[in-house]
Parts: sequence; structure tokens; C-alpha cells
Amino acid sequence: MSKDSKRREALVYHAKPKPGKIEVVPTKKYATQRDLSLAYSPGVAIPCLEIEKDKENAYKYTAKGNLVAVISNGTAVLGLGDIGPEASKPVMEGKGLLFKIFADIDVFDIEVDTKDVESFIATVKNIAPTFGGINLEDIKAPEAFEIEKRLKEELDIPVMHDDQHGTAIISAAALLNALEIAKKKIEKVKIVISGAGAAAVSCTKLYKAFGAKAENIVMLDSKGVIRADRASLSVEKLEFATKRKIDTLTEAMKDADVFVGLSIADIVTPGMLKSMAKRPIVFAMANPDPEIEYNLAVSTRKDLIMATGRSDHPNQVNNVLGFPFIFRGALDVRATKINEAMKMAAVKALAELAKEPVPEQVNIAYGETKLNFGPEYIIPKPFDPRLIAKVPPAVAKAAMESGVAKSPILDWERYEDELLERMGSDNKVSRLLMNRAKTNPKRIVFAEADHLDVLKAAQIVQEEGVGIPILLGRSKVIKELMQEIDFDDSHVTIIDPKSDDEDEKRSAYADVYWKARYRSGVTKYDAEKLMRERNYFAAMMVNEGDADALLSGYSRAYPTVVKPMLELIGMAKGIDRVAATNLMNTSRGPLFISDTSINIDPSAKDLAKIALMTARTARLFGVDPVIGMISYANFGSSKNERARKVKEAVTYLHRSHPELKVDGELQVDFALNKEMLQNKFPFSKLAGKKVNTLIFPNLESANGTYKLIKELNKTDSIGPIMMGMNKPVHILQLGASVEEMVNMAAVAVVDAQEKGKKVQSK
Ligand SMILES: NC(=O)C1=CN([C@@H]2O[C@H](COP(=O)(O)OP(=O)(O)OC[C@H]3O[C@@H](n4cnc5c(N)ncnc54)[C@H](OP(=O)(O)O)[C@@H]3O)[C@@H](O)[C@H]2O)C=CC1
Ligand SMILES: CC(=O)C(=O)O
Ligand SMILES: [Mg+2]
Repeated sequence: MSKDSKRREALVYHAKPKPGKIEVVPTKKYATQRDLSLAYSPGVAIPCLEIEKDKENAYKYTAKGNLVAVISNGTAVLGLGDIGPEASKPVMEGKGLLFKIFADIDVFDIEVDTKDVESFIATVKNIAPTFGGINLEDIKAPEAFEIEKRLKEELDIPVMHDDQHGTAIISAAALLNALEIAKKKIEKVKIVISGAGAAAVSCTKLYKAFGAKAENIVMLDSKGVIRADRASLSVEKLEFATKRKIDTLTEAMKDADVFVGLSIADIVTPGMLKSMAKRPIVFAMANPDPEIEYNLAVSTRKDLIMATGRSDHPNQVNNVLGFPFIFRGALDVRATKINEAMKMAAVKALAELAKEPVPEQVNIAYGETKLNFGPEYIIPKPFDPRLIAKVPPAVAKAAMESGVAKSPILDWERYEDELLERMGSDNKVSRLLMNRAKTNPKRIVFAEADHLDVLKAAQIVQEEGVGIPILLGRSKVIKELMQEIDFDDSHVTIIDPKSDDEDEKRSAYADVYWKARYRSGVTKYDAEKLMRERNYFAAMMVNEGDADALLSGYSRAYPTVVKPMLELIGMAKGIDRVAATNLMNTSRGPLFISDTSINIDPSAKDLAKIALMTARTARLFGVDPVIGMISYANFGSSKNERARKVKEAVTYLHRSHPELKVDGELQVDFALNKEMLQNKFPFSKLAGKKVNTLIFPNLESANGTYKLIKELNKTDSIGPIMMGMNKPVHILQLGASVEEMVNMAAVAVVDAQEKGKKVQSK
């Protein structure tokens, strides 16, 4: 992607559909007058008075306990410097987003217009009653040190300057692991620290706490090496002043084992790297651009262990891995501080986690084949689902043991369950899907590429590396539209099935088609005419191996596209029924709904087949299927044939697939509410389990339900995903959005990867 496109993409992301990245969502009912009289006056007065009696009740009756303030004055925003409070807001909102998606913590971002230490402290103290914790962000040194110190002393809620301690925790964990890989001892290594600001000073203090020796450390600021004989050094800098008679980074780097950059971009040269000791460790953590670019660094020294603060290279050493989980642990025990014991516990938990076998889900999420503890994997990845279950308990335990926890955790197993439960609401399934597609992109025919939105989706698919688009349609229109949206056509195949240029291909496809059907009344002429039809041509491309997957249906009603696909592509071996499922990214986690598009009134046997196909699809998305077979009645309470049909399907499934977690017939609310199910039907195979797949008894109920969820909750939906076809062919909903089409393209690619595996293993 060009620099211009990246810039445009970033601006559109922040501007559309609503400006900014976060909003406030009510958590209580507000539908009726009664609800409102509880939410506000007069009902609201009751909790007010309870809190007046005892301030601790604020944790019981308000959102305080899960609310963190991300506060900045914009004086050291990433590595962009002093850009002011307004300009820091996108970063602070971004931190809010990360707090929410990684640890389910709510955030108000607060940008304060003052550089005066006292006035900043007073502002934070005055608003502190609102919050359960304070995350100070991007405030420059030395002011940041005084601000944090004072707020910690004067407030009884956890206060952490993330650039100091978040960064210190993550980089210490990464450093301990990198040293282990390089077989070096922290007590012996020579360390160069570029930067002497908030992040650098705190990181270096923590390395010292883990054994690094002051005499082995050289620190630099904007004026060069911090030497003991330099005039008017701040106390923080003085702690790291060296007695060595050197002035420059070049001199400092000679024979150094470790370089830690918390300063500005591009100050380290290949020459400097070459002068470092054997097996050097380089953490170039300035954001967004590191002290030395990743590829330049690793191509300069093969024995390098390299990390940056960025997500687009291996070893992202960035405080994102820390602050959500550290605050989660601190809030959950109502810690009054984030102390050294808690920080050390977080370091150890992170460092240990990197050495454990990486779950397949993480490999998929990062498009890796096998992440393993080693030079390119020294620290866990932010999307590792184990982080939420490992780091907050370690922090919480340390808080309890060090006596700063006001509300200790008694049942750790239950706490871990609660932590995992919190993470149901993020969209990790679509992320997983996209990343799995990227590992082995396939050729996808976009059969309606002369429509602007289809083309936009193809462009994203190409630029993101999800697949290799082949654009089918009127080539003149396609090319004009491509220009309009800045879609580079130099590496994209464009095919117009009606044009003379395709005579040869058309005739070859027609021949194959005719030979398979000449005893069914199809003439050569019919076949040639059909091949001018885009869907027939596209399907033949997939059949004949000229493409790996097909997407169509954006501009036509679903049944009119399904029919030719079934006729040309047909069903997979051993399958006598196709069906479609929709994956909904709901607030309780991923939910598969079937059959949303094909079978109008399936029989009991068909329902069982649909359940089995959906279970297979769920596994493809990394979801262990837990299936509710839906009806209007529960477990035999109605004798009507419609309920009996579902019951029969369940009996069949229990007999033929006893290992499958499936039960019914069930009403939707019982299927989705595990406590309700456990209480009323404890004998059910699903009692106490979280159902993630619903099989509906007929098309109208499944189709209506998924559309209802999608429209009312604005839930992302991936699908309809065709199941049971012989080739990866997927049919879009009429007028699907660009995002839906990109998701479907990823589904088509993953489907092609899977079908490819089956062919290979035959
Ligand atoms: N990866 C991560 O997780 C994190 C990365 N960072 C990055 O670290 C950097 C610093 O952030 P922070 O500590 O909050 O900011 P501060 O403003 O507190 O500190 C910046 C420091 O960089 C020094 N500096 C400036 N130019 C040079 C130079 N040419 N050579 C050496 N030092 C230089 C400054 O020197 P002086 O003291 O003379 O002004 C100052 O000490 C930023 O790029 C930020 O993005 C920060 C936090 C987390
Ligand atoms: C990551 C971060 O907090 C920073 O660069 O400032
Ligand atoms: Mg920061």
C-alpha cells in the first residue's frame, strides 16, 4: 500500500462511520417509565445516599470499579513529541479501545490543557472519585515523574504512568527471555539506553531490579551520553550517569550486548549494529518509527535478537501487552496501588507465557505456521487469549500478598472463568479468519467486479493479502472504476466473459459443459451461450482449476445464483444436501445460525446433517461447537409434529455422534442462557455449557433470526457460508456491504485451503 493510501485509510478509519473510536453504552434497561425512574430520579437517590454513608459503596452501585481514566496533556505523544492535548486524543481513545478489547475495562479518555505540574495533579485529584484507576499517558519527563509520584501518594486508587511502568514490565519480560536465548547473564551484559525520558528511566530502573549493573549501563538523551561530569542533570538522569569518557551513541554501541531505544526514529545505523557484541539484543521501541527499521536491522546482523514497538514485525515490545491486564488484576482486587510486587509478578507471568507452547489459535491470528520460543518470539502476542487468564491473576495475587488489595479474590478458578467470560465480546473470530486466509491466499473470482462495492472489496482483499482477486465483468467499466478508487490494475487479472478475447476459453468451457450434459438435452449452442453468462463462466473457471474460489450474488437474488452453482459445481462427495450458516459476532461471543439460506423445510435427517456440517464449519473457525437444536418447545413439551421433527434429529445425532455436544429440542432463550438450562433441564447434554451454534427447524426462523440480530444489535455477520459444495463457491447476500464481502472472500479462501488439503491427502 502506498504512503498516501495508508494516510487516507487511517483518516477514514478515524472519521467514519462516526468520528472517533469509542462511545458510551448503557448497561441497564431503559425502556419504560419505571426503568427511567430507577435509572434517574427518584430511584437514583437511593444508591446516592448509600454511597454518602460509605464511599466504598460506589463500587457496588456505580461503574467506578471497572472505569479507568486515560489521562494525558499531550506533551510526549508516542514519539511525536509535544503535540498538545487535542492532538493526543486519538491515541488516548486508542488506549481506551485496547483496554476494552483486551481486558473489558471501560475508559474515559481525558485530555488536560496544562503543562503545569501542580495544576495537572489538581485536575486528576479532583476527578479521581469517578474512577477505579488512573492510567497516565504520554506525559513528558521529568514532569511525568513528579506527577505520578504525587498522585500515587495522594490517591487511594491505582495510578500508573503507562509509558513508564507498562513499558518497563513488557520490555523487562522480553529482555529476560532474549538474554536466556542469547545465553547471557543480566548481571554481566553491557546495556545502552537511548532516551532518558519517562519510559527509558523506568525501564532501566526495572532492569536494575532484575540484576543489571549500573556500571554496565550507558544512557543517552538528546544531548548525547549522560556522563557523571555533565552539568545540571536531573536526579533521574544522575542515577544512570556513566563515568566512561564517551560522548556519542556510536562510541556507546561498541561491544554493547543490549540496545534499548525509547527516544526517536532512525538514530541507529547498520555500522553501530555491526560494532555490537556477539548475539546482540536490540529493542528499538520508539513509536511509530523505531530507532532503526526492523528489516534494515535484521538484514545487517543475522545473529540479532530484534524487537520494535510495532505490530507489523515479530517481537512487538509495546505496553499494550501490559496495561489492560495489569489494571484488570488491580481493579479486580480493588488494589490501592500498583506496587513493585505487582509489576514483578506481571513481568514473570509474561516471560513465562512466552515459553509455553503457543495455541494454534494464536498461530492463526498472526498468520504464522508455528510460533515457538526463540529469537523471533521472545514475548507473547497481544491477541494471545491466554494473557487474560494469566497476567491479571498474577497481578491480583501479588496485590493480595503485598497487602494492597481491599477486596481479595477467594476462588481463583471462578476468577479465571470470569476473566475468560469477559472476552466473549470481541471480534476475534473474524480476525482469526482473516489471518488464516492470509497464510495461504487463493485466487478468488469476483463474478460481479463491475460493481463499485464489489471492486472495493476486491481491492481490500488484494491489499490485505487475503486473496488474489480475479475480476470478472465488463472490463471497460471495471477499469474505469478501478481508476476511481485508486486500485492498481497492474497485477490483477480482468476477464470479460462476453468479449472476443475470451473466445478460446469460452469454447473450451462450453465443450466440457456440453460433454457432461449432451445426454440431458444440452446442445453445443446452448453451452456456448451459457458461457457468456458470468456465473457460468466463473463456475467453470473454478471447476477447471483456473481459479480456486468464487464469490457472486451481490447484484442478484440468492436463489438465482444458487441454482447455476448447484448445477455446475455440485455437492461434495458423500453429501446429498447443501446448507448455509451465518456466523454472528454477538456480545456473548461467536454464534453460528443454520440453515439461513437454502433448505426451506428440512426433514429430521436433513436437520441432523445441517447440524453436522455446521459443526465442521465452526471448527474451521477455531470454535468448539456446542449445538442447540431449536424449536418453540423444550424437551417433549409439545407433541406437535414440528417439535417432534427436531426431537427426532437430536435422537439421530445422539446415536450417530455421541461425542457431539448437541441437544434439544430447545427454545432459544434456554439454549442461550446456561443457568436457565441448568436449573430447568439439568439432564441436558448442554446443561452449564455455553451454546455457540443454533440449528433452526426451518428456513424462515433461521433467516429471520440472523437478520433480526444483525439489524437490531448492529452485529457483524459473516455469511451465508455455503456448506457441502464440491468447490469453494460462496454466494453473497443481495447488496452485501464491502466489509461483508471481504469477510466472505476470506471464508472462500479458507474453504479453498481446506478443500485443497483434502485433495492432497487423498
Ligand atoms: N514501545 C512502547 O511500548 C513504548 C514506546 N515509547 C516510545 O519511547 C519514546 C519516548 O517516550 P517517553 O519516554 O514517553 O517520552 P519523553 O518525552 O519522556 O522522553 C523522550 C526522551 O527521548 C530523548 N531523546 C530525544 N532525542 C534523542 C536522541 N536523538 N537521542 C537520544 N535520546 C533522545 C529525550 O532527551 P531529553 O531528555 O534530552 O529531552 C528524552 O529523554 C517515544 O518514541 C515513545 O513512542 C514510550 C512508551 C512505550
Ligand atoms: C506505546 C506507547 O505508549 C507510546 O509509544 O507512547
Ligand atoms: Mg504512551
